[in-house]
Amino acid sequence: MSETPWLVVPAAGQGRRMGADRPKQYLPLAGAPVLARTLQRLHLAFPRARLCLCLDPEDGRFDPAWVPFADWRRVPGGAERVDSVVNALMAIAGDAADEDPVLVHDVARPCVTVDDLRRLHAAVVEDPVGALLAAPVADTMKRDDGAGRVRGTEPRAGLWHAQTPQGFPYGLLRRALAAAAEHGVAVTDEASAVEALGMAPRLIGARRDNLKITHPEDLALAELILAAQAAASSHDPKPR
Ligand SMILES: Nc1ccn([C@@H]2O[C@H](COP(=O)(O)OP(=O)(O)OP(=O)(O)O)[C@@H](O)[C@H]2O)c(=O)n1
Ligand SMILES: C[C@](O)(CO)[C@H](O)COP(=O)(O)O
Repeated sequence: MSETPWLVVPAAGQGRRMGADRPKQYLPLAGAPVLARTLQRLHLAFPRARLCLCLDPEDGRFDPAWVPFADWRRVPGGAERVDSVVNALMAIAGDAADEDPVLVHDVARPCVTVDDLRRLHAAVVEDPVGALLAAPVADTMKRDDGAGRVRGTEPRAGLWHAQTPQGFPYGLLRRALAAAAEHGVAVTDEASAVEALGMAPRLIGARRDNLKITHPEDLALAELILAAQAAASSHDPKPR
């Protein structure tokens, strides 16, 4: 088993909810594209990792100069996030061993800290059914009635926001995603496929500022988060 993780970064989304003039991974964040910022964070935590970057085959904006890893490959993205991840796993089939840890991280989460990345990786190396970064829900949860009014208040005890990275042994993740596809299980994150096999990945309590840039206001928030992290930490240097 290689303890240095494989990194899979799905970056083939269109950023429809962002509604910008380009996919959100190419929007500038503290002076560099979101994609470059996210890869910088991953590289700080795992400088020798092998990277699979999933990109839209028709993407004309990508610049390989943004990739700080020595060992990396470009993989075609699929129709949905899960299809992009499956393509990446297939692309490394000849090189990855079943026990190798694979961390999947959204390109849209540039604020993940080195400390959380390393804690997640340590948990994945230790745990045969994998782990994910997550944060306990902090708000009161309402369910709507489908017509803009409250139907009820949901108990929030035990609810977590799933983040990325999510990490699993290579063989387990491939098996889980293949089984989910076969049985029509909806997969919005890797853990849900593993859960569908009856396994319980570990929740690793993470910082709440591991924001997924999704809506227009998130970009300014991410910029503030990076600046605050840089001021507070020696691990995460000031954005250049
Ligand atoms: N076919 C797809 C769809 C999404 N992603 C990636 O999966 C991550 C999470 O997806 P999301 O935040 O939904 O990004 P988008 O699909 O770009 O956004 P939207 O749903 O608003 O269009 C992003 O890093 C995105 O680039 C991908 O690699 N392939
Ligand atoms: C994987 C994920 O980041 C976990 O929160 C999230 O589900 C991806 O976002 P999407 O909108 O479901 O693509």
